[in-house]
Amino acid sequence: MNNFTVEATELTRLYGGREAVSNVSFTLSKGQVLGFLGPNGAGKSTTMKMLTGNLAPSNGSVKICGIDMMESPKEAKALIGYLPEMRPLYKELTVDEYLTIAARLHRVSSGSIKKAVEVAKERCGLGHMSKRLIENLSNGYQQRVGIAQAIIHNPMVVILDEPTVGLDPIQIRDIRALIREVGAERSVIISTHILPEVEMVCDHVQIIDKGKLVFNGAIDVLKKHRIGNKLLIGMHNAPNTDEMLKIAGVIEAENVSAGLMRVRFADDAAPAESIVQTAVKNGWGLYQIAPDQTSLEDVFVQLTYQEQPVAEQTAA
Ligand SMILES: Nc1ncnc2c1ncn2[C@@H]1O[C@H](COP(=O)(O)OP(=O)(O)OP(=O)(O)O)[C@@H](O)[C@H]1O
Repeated sequence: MNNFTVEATELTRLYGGREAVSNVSFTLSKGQVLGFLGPNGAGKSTTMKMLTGNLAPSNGSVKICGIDMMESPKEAKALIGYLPEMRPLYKELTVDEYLTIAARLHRVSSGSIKKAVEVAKERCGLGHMSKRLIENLSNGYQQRVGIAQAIIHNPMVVILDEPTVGLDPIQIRDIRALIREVGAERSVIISTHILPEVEMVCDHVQIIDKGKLVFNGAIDVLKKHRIGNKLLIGMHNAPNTDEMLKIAGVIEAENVSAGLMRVRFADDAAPAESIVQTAVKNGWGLYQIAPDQTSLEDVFVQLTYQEQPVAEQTAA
């Protein structure tokens, strides 16, 4: 018996003979927040629907806390809270009425419903909105109601499709804090297009492209891709790139703009000190030397451009 909260094994979904999701496998444990990234149409929503038992896979299986979704859907679904891309809100109800129905649907025992509604409202910052009609709430507050219904039964796995879309910066901060809080004791999967969000709230990342996982690993591994091995060097009397290439460890040098050079160094090299010494010795007028971070967007583009899927990667 393992401790996985989610086990997806070789999940595949065909639409009209075309694979929208192809052979996706991964596991999630208690205390993990997984960010699910991918371009439009990559297969994120399709995967989430299979994980939550809302769509049958053409092949493969899903287990939630060891319970097979196909064999025991009721039991497996009871362990999941789900906020789909399109929020399933009954706008003519008040927040309290809606959350009470959500608690019943999630089989919270009748004696515990009141308390469950209070706790979910409290966690989502909805305490002062109890009697408001959902249709009169702002987009951000409606999103909070959507998240409240997903956590009302205190599920082991919370799956949120684009949870911060349409929220203002303060609401985004609050919702991210809530995701981290829930993720500390449960498992959370969020899909998002917002790359920095993944760095802020997730400890694990998956990138899906054309239905295939192209990255599956710890956030540290993604950050490593990001920081890379480049330096940006500003000099008042910049030499030509050949001079820079003479420094041990430097394997590439390019002029970015007047006086600004980008150098790439070998994985096992740390040439910054030699560059500073050489610059001083030769009077290059060094005024800046700093790591050159690849933007997360660039990392994402690089990864989704790869031809072959990458196997599970772990932090070194
Ligand atoms: N019901 C359907 N019938 C046919 N094709 C579908 C259906 N649902 C999704 N697809 C196709 O499957 C692929 C994956 O779609 P999916 O909605 O899972 O992507 P996504 O990553 O969630 O995209 P987005 O970020 O735009 O929501 C797309 O090519 C889409 O057109």
